[in-house]
Amino acid sequence: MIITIDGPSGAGKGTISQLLAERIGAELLDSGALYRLVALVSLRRGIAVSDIAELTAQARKLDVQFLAGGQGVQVLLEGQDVSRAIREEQVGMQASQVAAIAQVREALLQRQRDFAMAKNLVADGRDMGTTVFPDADYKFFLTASAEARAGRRYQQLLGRGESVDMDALIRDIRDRDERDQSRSSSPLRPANDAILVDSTDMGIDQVLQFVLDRLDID
Ligand SMILES: Nc1ncnc2c1ncn2[C@@H]1O[C@H](COP(=O)(O)OP(=O)(O)OP(=O)(O)O)[C@@H](O)[C@H]1O
Ligand SMILES: Nc1ccn([C@@H]2O[C@H](COP(=O)(O)O)[C@@H](O)[C@H]2O)c(=O)n1
Repeated sequence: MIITIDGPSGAGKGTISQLLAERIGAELLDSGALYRLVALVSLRRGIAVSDIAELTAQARKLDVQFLAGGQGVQVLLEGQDVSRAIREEQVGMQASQVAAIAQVREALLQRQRDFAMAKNLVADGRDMGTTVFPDADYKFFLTASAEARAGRRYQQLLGRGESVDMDALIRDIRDRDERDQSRSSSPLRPANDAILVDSTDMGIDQVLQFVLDRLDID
């Protein structure tokens, strides 16, 4: 069984996907982490976003491991733990630029589809239901207002002890939405057969229950 959860930044996809995967005993694909890894490599090695050939080569040969553990999934790049580094705001912004390159998306496609070897899979991203797993059993499109999403991100960053500026967060979220929705290759949009969930006024437990209620499982 494949369940896809797509939607814009900060909508709660990662949180719901992880809880759902734990609840139903499924593997988790955090596809955003792959784009973040390519972004991290590009920032660390000084590869410009305009250098499509080099970024595509890096995406193709990414040496990544996802290790499931008690505190979520640990992400290793060439054996080094980069779980925190890839979550930085700067890396997220770079990821949304890298993700607009069709060749980079193509280079990461099979790697994502390989996750379907698992008996059950929850796949979190922007194009899981439209491009990567168009035949998924269940598709959800999770969204919330930009203000609600920025507010959640604000709390998340404060919790990590990072300094935050709410206006800058709203701007970043809108920029990222715009870039994700307007790119020509696999733009962010709900699949025709996706179930829409607007979580602006819903708590995490409510969203999880909404999703669980729509699955035909014991
Ligand atoms: N329904 C909700 N109500 C309140 N807070 C939420 C809700 N869903 C998620 N959050 C919180 O919002 C923050 C962002 O959630 P999360 O990282 O899951 O979003 P995301 O859609 O995966 O974002 P991104 O695509 O940028 O990785 C987290 O701190 C999470 O705990
Ligand atoms: N399937 C996907 C997943 C992610 N992206 C892009 O990567 C950026 C980072 O993703 P997060 O979910 O970890 O925030 C995101 O802003 C997207 O631009 C994508 O294009 N497709």
